[in-house]
Amino acid sequence: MIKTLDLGKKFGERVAIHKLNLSIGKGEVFGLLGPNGAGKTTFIRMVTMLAMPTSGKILINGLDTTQNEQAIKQFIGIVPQHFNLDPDLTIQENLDLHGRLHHMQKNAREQRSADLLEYVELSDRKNDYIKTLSGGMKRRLMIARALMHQPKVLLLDEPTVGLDPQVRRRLWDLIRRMHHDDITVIVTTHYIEEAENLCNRVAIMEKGKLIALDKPASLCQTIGSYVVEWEEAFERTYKFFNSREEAAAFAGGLTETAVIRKSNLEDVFVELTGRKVSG
Ligand SMILES: Nc1ncnc2c1ncn2[C@@H]1O[C@H](COP(=O)(O)OP(=O)(O)OP(=O)(O)O)[C@@H](O)[C@H]1O
Repeated sequence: MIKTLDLGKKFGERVAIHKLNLSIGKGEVFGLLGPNGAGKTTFIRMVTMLAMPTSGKILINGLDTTQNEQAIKQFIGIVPQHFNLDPDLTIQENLDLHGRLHHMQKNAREQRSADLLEYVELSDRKNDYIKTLSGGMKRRLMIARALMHQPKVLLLDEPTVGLDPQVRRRLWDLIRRMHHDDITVIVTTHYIEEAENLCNRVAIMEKGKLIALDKPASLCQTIGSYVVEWEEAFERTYKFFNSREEAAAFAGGLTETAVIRKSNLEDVFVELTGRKVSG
């Protein structure tokens, strides 16, 4: 569905994306993970044609983004990092406006917005103005708006920043439903737990480069599926093992109290980069 070929983006001398080669399949929920400045937003901006590559290319459904802007716009939807709903319009009017911008007929707009408001559980608020909504409701509405013209690809840039854990989990459920509906979802996030829970595959980026790409569980296997964690001279220490038995045997030999647990994506990140991703 989406392919990047030696994709690069420079801002002056600063390299934001360096020779990125990715292939994202239809219906896949694909996570882009990385610390501030890794290049996640730049990647999303190029896929949505808000920014142009300085080298390489992006193919969406076989079409080059630099040459087929109008056609591609019809089958991508974007939920940007910052709220950009029209505060002077109601929920319903925000959806309707988006439909009109995509040349949808009145009947189709009415039917689609009714279905989507049901989907994101906002039907009972459809005549409310944006300023009366909570952050989580605004985010759900932005997802509904991005889906109005029935895109095949949905890009979500940090969709759950600033939301409380319950709302975050409801949004995850919504994204899982899209996977079920065969929509390709690309989601950028700082929250490793989010990527681990949601994504079929995860790309870890750092300073514009891809440093790992696989299913979350497979990434964990590469460092060892079990970890022994203990404190030594005020420092948390970690050692990875392929089986619980090996981990338990090692922990048994320690004088300090140790925890044995399954490894997670955060461990992968720290092992690969020697640095933590902040939440
Ligand atoms: N318009 C711009 N002009 C100059 N440099 C830019 C511009 N946009 C991004 N950059 C640089 O490109 C690099 C990647 O930035 P980008 O915003 O894509 O990272 P990110 O992974 O989305 O970070 P964050 O998690 O903070 O949103 C950074 O070094 C950033 O300073």
